[in-house]
Amino acid sequence: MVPQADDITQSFSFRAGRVFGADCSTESIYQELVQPLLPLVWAGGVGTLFAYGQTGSGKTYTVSGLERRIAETLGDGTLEGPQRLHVTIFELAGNSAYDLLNSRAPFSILEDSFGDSRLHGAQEHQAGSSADLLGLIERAASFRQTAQTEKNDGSSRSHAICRIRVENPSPNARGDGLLYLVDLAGSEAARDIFNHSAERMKETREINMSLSVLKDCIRGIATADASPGPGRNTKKPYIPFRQSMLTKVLKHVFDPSSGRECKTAVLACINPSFLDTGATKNTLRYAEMLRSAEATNKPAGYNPAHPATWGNKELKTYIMAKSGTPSISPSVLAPRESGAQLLQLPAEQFIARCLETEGVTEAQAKAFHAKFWRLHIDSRRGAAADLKGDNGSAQKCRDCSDDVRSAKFLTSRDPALQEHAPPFKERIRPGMVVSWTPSSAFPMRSPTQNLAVVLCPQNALGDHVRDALGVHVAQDPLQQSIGVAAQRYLCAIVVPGAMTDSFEVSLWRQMMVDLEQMEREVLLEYDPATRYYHATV
Ligand SMILES: Nc1ncnc2c1ncn2[C@@H]1O[C@H](COP(=O)(O)OP(=O)(O)OP(=O)(O)O)[C@@H](O)[C@H]1O
Repeated sequence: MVPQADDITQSFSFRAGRVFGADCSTESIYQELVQPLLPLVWAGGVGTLFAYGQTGSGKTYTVSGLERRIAETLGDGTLEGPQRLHVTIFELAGNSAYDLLNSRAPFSILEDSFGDSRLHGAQEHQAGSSADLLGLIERAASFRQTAQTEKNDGSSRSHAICRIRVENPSPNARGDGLLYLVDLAGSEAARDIFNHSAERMKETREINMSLSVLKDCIRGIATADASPGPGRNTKKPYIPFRQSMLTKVLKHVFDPSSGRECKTAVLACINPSFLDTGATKNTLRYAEMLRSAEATNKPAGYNPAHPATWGNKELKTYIMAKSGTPSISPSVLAPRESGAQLLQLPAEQFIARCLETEGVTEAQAKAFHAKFWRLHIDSRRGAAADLKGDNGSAQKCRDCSDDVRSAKFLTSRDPALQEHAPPFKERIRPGMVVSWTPSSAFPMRSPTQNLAVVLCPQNALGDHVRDALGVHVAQDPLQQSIGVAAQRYLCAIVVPGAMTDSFEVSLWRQMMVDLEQMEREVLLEYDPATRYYHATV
């Protein structure tokens, strides 16, 4: 096969940040492209290097050399500080992820509440020195799958990703730095896969598919970058990073709302061969798009509505003001932590720290934990809406009017409640949430706390109403005979949700609850992001 006449008779120009010719060493690529990422990662940012290009163009050769050089720098003590390194190396093939440091064990990739990708089930190894890092890189390389292609005898048939997490235990640190080194599988032209087996064809299709989503994302950020500034009625481009495993892992590169400082270096590899002119043009076109998009996110500055941007001072002020009565001691709950660091603290430790303040109950500690997290989730949701731009707001309006989203309707608190209101038993109303004591025979009884939402008084029920156990509840001979109305209420049971300290209203699980059985009003707040209710402090 020969290239199209157009490809070889025309000349094309592409802009690149830097061109490395055949006589350039890996060391010079390291110095110019990769070394500048390291101080950022060391300080808590996200650095990414990915090598992109057709099969056989030298991606694995170059990335492996760079990985070795990075291992030397990160582990040799040149960068000062108490930072600790943790390494995960994995491979993405089709829609599966395999741990190259754990005998290719499969694992899943999930997105956490910070919008970061979590490698759920992949092993992370601590590396105390350059030698440790190099050992891990060599070990992973031996597990990588290769096959012969038309252009490369040892072609990588998957995307390989080395992720180095730089943990910074110092007070008030920005969070952990992340360095992603990505060696993408090479694309193959249709004419080169003619002799492939059915299995190899499928593999090539999957590689091409994920590379095509990557291209869509590159196109998306290039368009976003070129679009006019805020205030103009422009449609924000759609960046489909959830469409492939690869772009999910590289989400931070494409998602300006991530709020983390990110820098990306892209190495576009080409075969300087006349037969590969078409593939070369394609690679350079995308490299140019990425260059114009300048894939760099600035760190999110302090925002009172975004706990992940708070320093220790702002966090302490929030704890003091919003943790209920008595106030949880800020210096015990967050002696040095930033907002991002406290959000990363496991729930049990958060609650245990709260309980160190005298007079704080477990219920208060749990409710404050839920409140702090809800604020964080709401801030993430806001950022996502900003990213969607006008599209997002239109969607928001369609889904839910502003009135419905208004905070006053997200809580079970009576909006008309006065300061000196009568005891709750004198103001039972539909929608009130109560804690109650079911009889020991009640099959849905919870061993901890039983909650129910009041629906209506018994005397408002029709003749044929039955409760969740099938018992006919509309007529109560006892109440009718003593003439007591509205001493029993039809209620919907509140059940625990899947998240810690969250609840769901099981609207169709209805029970009659006696006023006598009701203990106190409990205020619940609805969180549209998780679709759960949480107890209010
Ligand atoms: N700069 C270089 N100097 C010497 N040899 C090189 C260089 N770059 C690549 N090679 C050699 O070219 C061959 C193909 O390189 P490599 O496997 O890195 O390509 P690739 O782009 O990763 O391919 P694929 O996408 O198929 O995995 C290898 O044998 C490699 O050793």
